[in-house]
Amino acid sequence: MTLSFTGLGLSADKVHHLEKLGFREPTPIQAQAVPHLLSGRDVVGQAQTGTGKTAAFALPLLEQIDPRIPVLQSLILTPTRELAIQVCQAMRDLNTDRSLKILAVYGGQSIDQQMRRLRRGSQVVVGTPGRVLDLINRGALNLDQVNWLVLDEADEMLNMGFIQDVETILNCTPAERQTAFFSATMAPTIRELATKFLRSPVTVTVEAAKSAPTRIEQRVYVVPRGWSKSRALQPILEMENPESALIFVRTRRTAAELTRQLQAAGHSVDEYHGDLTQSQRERLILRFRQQQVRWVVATDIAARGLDVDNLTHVINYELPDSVESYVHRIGRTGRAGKEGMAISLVHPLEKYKLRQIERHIQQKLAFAKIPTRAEIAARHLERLQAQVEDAITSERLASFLPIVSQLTESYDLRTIAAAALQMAYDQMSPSWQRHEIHTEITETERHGQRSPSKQGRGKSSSKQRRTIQPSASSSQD
Ligand SMILES: Nc1ncnc2c1ncn2[C@@H]1O[C@H](COP(=O)(O)OP(=O)(O)OP(=O)(O)O)[C@@H](O)[C@H]1O
Ligand SMILES: [Mg+2]
Repeated sequence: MTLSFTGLGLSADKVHHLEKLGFREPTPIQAQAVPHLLSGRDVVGQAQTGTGKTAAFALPLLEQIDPRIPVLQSLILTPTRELAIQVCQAMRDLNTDRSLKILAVYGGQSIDQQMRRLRRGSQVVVGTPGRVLDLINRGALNLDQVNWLVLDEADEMLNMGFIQDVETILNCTPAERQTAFFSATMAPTIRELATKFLRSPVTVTVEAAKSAPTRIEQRVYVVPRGWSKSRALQPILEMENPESALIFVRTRRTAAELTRQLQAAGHSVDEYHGDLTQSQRERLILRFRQQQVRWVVATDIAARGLDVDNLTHVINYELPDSVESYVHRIGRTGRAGKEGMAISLVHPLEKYKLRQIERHIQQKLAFAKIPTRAEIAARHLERLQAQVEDAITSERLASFLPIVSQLTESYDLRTIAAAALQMAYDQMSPSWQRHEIHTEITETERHGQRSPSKQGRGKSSSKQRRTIQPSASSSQD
């Protein structure tokens, strides 16, 4: 396998630019797919989430486009709007030719504005199928000269609902175009579609073992019988204290409800789903990327492709409908060689779904116990101690010494230190303090056994299950 970008056939210019972006060597999917794409072959590329599939198709594509010709030469289709924006941005970052125009087109944004921009002559368009079709029908997008077509998240794009739009779009492009499908998951049915849309494609599959599957620690918490998931989530969040987390739910309503509960408990969290306006969606993703909001409660519209730097945790508050979706959801963390934690909350009756997931990912999932109050308190103290040790070596410490001197006139040093720690401790866990009673877990509850203090637990458990709605269709365009 080639281990340098130069060896893959990319120009020296591009390689230098990649180094500046921190791309020192190609990832396995890039090493394997780029040479085929540069040689003009159609490619079906499958590699784990977060392993650089975007650059695997973007780099050879950018290398081959002629920036001097002001007509559309390349079209990339993505299943969601945010992914169109993200892939467009990634391509702009990878691009070295200023005269090349790369444009994202997607629903929820003014079509007139997109038409005006298209008139200025974009050579690369990244878009969602609905909006692309709309623009074709309005005569604003002409695909006659498209010689590069990529389906990112190909299996999702070819799912029911998308397939017809995608076929119509493909029929508007020249038959001799070069086509590539990329995704972390490729259901067997994709082969049939590849036969239909691609010309003798090369299949590039990066084996799981080669792309570090252990980057993501997967953990399952079984919600004790009679407990609601939100009650079980609270101690887990307190224990984990995620830097940044995507919490997946199945419906927009649950997203809104859970967000409200977590906000009420004092957490920095917001909701993300198809009921928001496009500008609300974009603003939230931006705030999340800039770490202005720590946690996002999202439906599956955030499951695919989204690349948020340093996302430490993915939490499946509710399991997804499909095993593929599980793979994509947890793949929002542990990207570009980093580590991540994926947590799933399940009711005892959902355990069969876990077995399906385990079979699919060929891995056993580890079960963990919901942390007790004592364990959470111990974790808080550990964090506090680490923070104190950091503060001792910080420069700002000196400005507090006069206060200490004053206080020592009346109290001894140990008392002053303990009081300061108590104040810091109280500040660090305001939500936990307030929700102390709810997070209290007895040993009996932990093992899901009957507790006389809980009323009608059997009933409330089935009630909880009934409130889980069938997956709301996500609005894509
Ligand atoms: N060769 C490389 N060296 C360093 N970082 C890279 C390299 N290639 C890609 N990356 C970075 O890795 C991250 C993940 O890349 P990308 O989003 O393309 O993953 P993906 O395989 O498409 O994942 P998903 O299946 O979730 O869509 C990005 O932030 C990207 O900038
Ligand atoms: Mg991707």
